Amino acid sequence: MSVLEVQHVTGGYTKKPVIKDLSFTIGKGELVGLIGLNGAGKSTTIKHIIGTMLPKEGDIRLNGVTLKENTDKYRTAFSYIPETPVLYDELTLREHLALTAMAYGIDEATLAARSEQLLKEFRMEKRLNWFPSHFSKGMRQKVMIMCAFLVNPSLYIIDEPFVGLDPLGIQSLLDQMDTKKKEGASILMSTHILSTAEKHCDRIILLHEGRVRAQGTMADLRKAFAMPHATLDDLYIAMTKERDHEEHA
Ligand SMILES: Nc1ncnc2c1ncn2[C@@H]1O[C@H](COP(=O)(O)OP(=O)(O)OP(=O)(O)O)[C@@H](O)[C@H]1O
Repeated sequence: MSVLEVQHVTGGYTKKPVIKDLSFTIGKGELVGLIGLNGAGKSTTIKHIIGTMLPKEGDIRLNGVTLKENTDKYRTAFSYIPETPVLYDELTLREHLALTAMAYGIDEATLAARSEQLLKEFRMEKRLNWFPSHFSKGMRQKVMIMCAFLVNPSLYIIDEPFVGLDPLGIQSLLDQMDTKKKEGASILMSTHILSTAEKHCDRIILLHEGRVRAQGTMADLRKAFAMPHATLDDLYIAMTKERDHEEHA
């Protein structure tokens, strides 16, 4: 059974749909990249999956249930790392981790063990008592990343994680993702850093004006575009030209 099933989902902010008849799945232990131009609908897709927007048509199942069928099961099955960090100004890093643990029912001993490992990995051990106002942009992002990885969910949803992190931070994040994947977790990641997506994703979903233009492994995508030696950058540019061509036709 797939961990995440998005079936014929249409949705948007007004009557005019932004995502149209989206269907894709993510299996256990898979890292799937959500790729598309600015405004293609990546963040809107993610908002539907995390439940801040509800589909106008279709449904989304996480571990077999929709948000409506079993809100608690659905909500605790994923953790989400937003593109822009959302932190509590009045809570320290330590308190952010503790609050996350509380929300997901993680006991003290597990919290302590996982925090220690994550703080070391992201080189934040000395900042446990700091408040967000003293953090740099990358550090704020690391707080969100650590909170997400603390939870050990079935699915990680990560919106454009690489912008703003230094190269060591990026490597730590990729290492964490790899470890979690090996433990059986699934990951949906949106990014514009195509070389990283090509290198690390098991499958790619190419979004084009709110629709899935193509999806699959790099081999599948090369086949779909009839470009046997293409990189993901090449395929992406081909998709853009396709659109320009259609617009001028
Ligand atoms: N809050 C909103 N209200 C109305 N329309 C919105 C809102 N947020 C996004 N949109 C519209 O929905 C469409 C898809 O936007 P979305 O943010 O999902 O794109 P994206 O693929 O994540 O883009 P980017 O790469 O720039 O982050 C765009 O046309 C955008 O104008």
